[in-house]
Amino acid sequence: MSNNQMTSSETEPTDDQSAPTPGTDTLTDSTDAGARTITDRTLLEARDLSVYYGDDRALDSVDIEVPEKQVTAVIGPSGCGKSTFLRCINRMNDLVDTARVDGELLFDGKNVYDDDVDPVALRRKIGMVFQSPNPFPKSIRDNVAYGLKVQDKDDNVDEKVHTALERAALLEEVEDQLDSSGLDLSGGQQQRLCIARAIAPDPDVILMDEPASALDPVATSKIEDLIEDLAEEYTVVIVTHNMQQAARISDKTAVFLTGGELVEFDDTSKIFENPEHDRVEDYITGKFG
Ligand SMILES: Nc1ncnc2c1ncn2[C@@H]1O[C@H](COP(=O)(O)OP(=O)(O)OP(=O)(O)O)[C@@H](O)[C@H]1O
Repeated sequence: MSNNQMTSSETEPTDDQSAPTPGTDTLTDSTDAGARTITDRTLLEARDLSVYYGDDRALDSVDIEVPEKQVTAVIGPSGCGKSTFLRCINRMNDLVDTARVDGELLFDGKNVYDDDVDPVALRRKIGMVFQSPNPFPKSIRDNVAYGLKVQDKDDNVDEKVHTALERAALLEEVEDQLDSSGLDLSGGQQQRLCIARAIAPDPDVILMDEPASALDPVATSKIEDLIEDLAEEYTVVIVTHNMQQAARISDKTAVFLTGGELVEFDDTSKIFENPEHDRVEDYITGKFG
């Protein structure tokens, strides 16, 4: 397997980048999910970011600053570049032969497209959860431990597996069956297992590409609750087709429209209640898309 073919859930513990920058505003958000401290420190920043597949442009000069330890939703009509943007963040687009990236994507101030950045190391810090649950054909324990073991971080594996399953709100349901196959779980449980696998090595960022779209309403609700909780520890960027979901769980919302243009990015309440752009309002109110 080449470096670039490793999955993004193969992540490892990283330096602590979670300390707020002195002088940043600190707000207290009292949501149903409980009080959590929100800083406006930027962790991810795109500057004039464009992506092409061959000659076709999928992202058009995107500028955005994604704050740490918040949930940022990425919404927009089909084909507007949401997944392309998400996959730029941890260089998953490197895996597409025809893809070309212009501009910068800064992660904690460092351009991830600099020559000296190892995409595999990057993906350890920026984990990813996909649309369809994709556990390995291994036991529940081995699924979660996988990311730790492949990085030789196998001290205290059981404790780390336990913690990750707990953080992924799955522990209670599987505590007595850690040696059973991950494939025997329900779809919703499988997706939480994949989330546990992604967070076991304690990355800084979790990217989620429509993580609940294959799930029933009850499983979706559990994932939504979990995502809100995850933002206490991680920066979450989630692509969703479901505008109600974006409104429910995100702090910030980025609206992409046709042509890969980021039309508006703001607090989720502002986007859904009083957007600046008519095109965003038309999209939000279902006039197109
Ligand atoms: N691997 C690829 N090769 C060529 N073109 C691609 C590839 N992936 C995406 N595209 C094109 O880039 C554009 C943006 O696609 P992308 O999947 O990022 O959009 P999206 O907003 O996530 O769409 P959807 O909501 O339907 O998943 C589309 O025109 C798509 O056809």
